[in-house]
Amino acid sequence: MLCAPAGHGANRTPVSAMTNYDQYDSLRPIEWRGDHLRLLDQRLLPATVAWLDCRSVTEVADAIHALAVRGAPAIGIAGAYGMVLAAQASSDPADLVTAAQTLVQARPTAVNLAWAVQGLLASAQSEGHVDPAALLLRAQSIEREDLAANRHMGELGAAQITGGSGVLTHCNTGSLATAGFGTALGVIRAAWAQQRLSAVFATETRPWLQGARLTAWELQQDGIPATLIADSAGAHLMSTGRVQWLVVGADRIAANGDTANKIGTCQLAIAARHYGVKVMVVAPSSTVDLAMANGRDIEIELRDEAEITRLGGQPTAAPGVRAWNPVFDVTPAGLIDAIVTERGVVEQPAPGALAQLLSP
Ligand SMILES: CSC[C@H]1O[C@H](OP(=O)(O)O)[C@H](O)[C@@H]1O
Repeated sequence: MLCAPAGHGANRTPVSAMTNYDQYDSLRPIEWRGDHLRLLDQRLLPATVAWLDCRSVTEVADAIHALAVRGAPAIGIAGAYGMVLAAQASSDPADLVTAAQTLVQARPTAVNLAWAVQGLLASAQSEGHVDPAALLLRAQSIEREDLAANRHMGELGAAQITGGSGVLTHCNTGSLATAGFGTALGVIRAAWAQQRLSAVFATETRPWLQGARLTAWELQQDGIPATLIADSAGAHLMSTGRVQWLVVGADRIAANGDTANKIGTCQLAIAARHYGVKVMVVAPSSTVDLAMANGRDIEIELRDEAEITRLGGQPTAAPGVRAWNPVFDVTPAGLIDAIVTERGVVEQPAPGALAQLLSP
C-alpha cells in the first residue's frame, strides 16, 4: 500500500516537525575546503579521529574504495566533490569523463555514487564547458539536500514507530554515512527524541564492524543507550520480543522495492518476518534506482578476503584458509514493511509504488 507523499495527507502525521535535532547534527564526515576535500577517516574510528586531505579525483576514489569514507549517501557526496577537484585540475571535457569513470568504479553497489557523479558530468556536458564553480554549486546542493532529506525521513520513519518499541539496526547509517543526521539512524534519533523507543540494539556488522565501531560511537555521542549484539544474535534477539522493528539503510533500491544493503540484512529480514518484527528501509530517493526492475541484477561488491581472515591487522582464521567476502545482499521487497524516503513512505512495496511516489 502506498502512503501519501510526505506532508500531503500522509496517513501517519509526524509527531512534530519542530523536534530539535541539532544535538544529532554536529558530526560531519565530509568538509569541502576550496581546493581539497577533507574526509574523516572512518577506518580509524572510534579509537582515532583523523582526517584525510584529498587533493585529486584519484585520492577521492581511493578513499571511497578503502572505506575511509563510506555509506551510500556519503560516497555520493564525496564523489561529487571529487568531480569538482577534477574540474579544477583540467578544463578538458574528456578528463572529466575519465574522472567520472574513476569515481564510479570505486564501489559498484551504492547507486548514490554513480547518481551524483554522472549528474555532475551531465550538467557539465549540457553547459558545453567545464566550470568548477558550477559543479561546486551542484555538489553543495547534493550535500545540503541530503541533510534535509535525512531530517525529514527521521520524522516520517519515527511516525511509523509506536511508543515503547525496541529497534534493531544493522551497519552504520548515521551522520558518518551521510551529510548528517543519518537515514535509519536518523529515524532512531527522531524516535528517541520523541520518546517512542524502549531500547536500541545494533549489530556489530562484520567484517568491517560498522555497527560496533561507528553506530555505537555515534549513539554514545548522542547519549542514546544502545546494546551491541553479534550479527549471529539477531534472530535470537527477535525471538525474545524485545524489538518490534528492524530499521536499516540501503545502498540501492530497485523499482520493485528489492533492496541491496549491508551483508546480513537479508537474513535479519527473514528472521524478522518469522518473529513478527517489522522491517523498515530508510533511504533518500537518490538511493532508488528505477532503471533496475528488481534486485536480481544489482552488482554485489566483493572485497578482499583479508577483511574476513584478519581483524585489526591480526590473523583471526586458520592460516591459508580462503574467504568469500560479499559486502552487500539483496532483501526481497516482500520482506519489507515500509520504505521511508524524503518523498514519503511506501508500505508493503508493490511493483510501481516507488515509481508512483517518486514521479515528478
Ligand atoms: C546510509 S548508509 C547506507 C548503507 O551503506 C553502508 O555500506 P558501507 O558501510 O559498506 O558503505 C551500509 O550498507 C548502509 O546501510
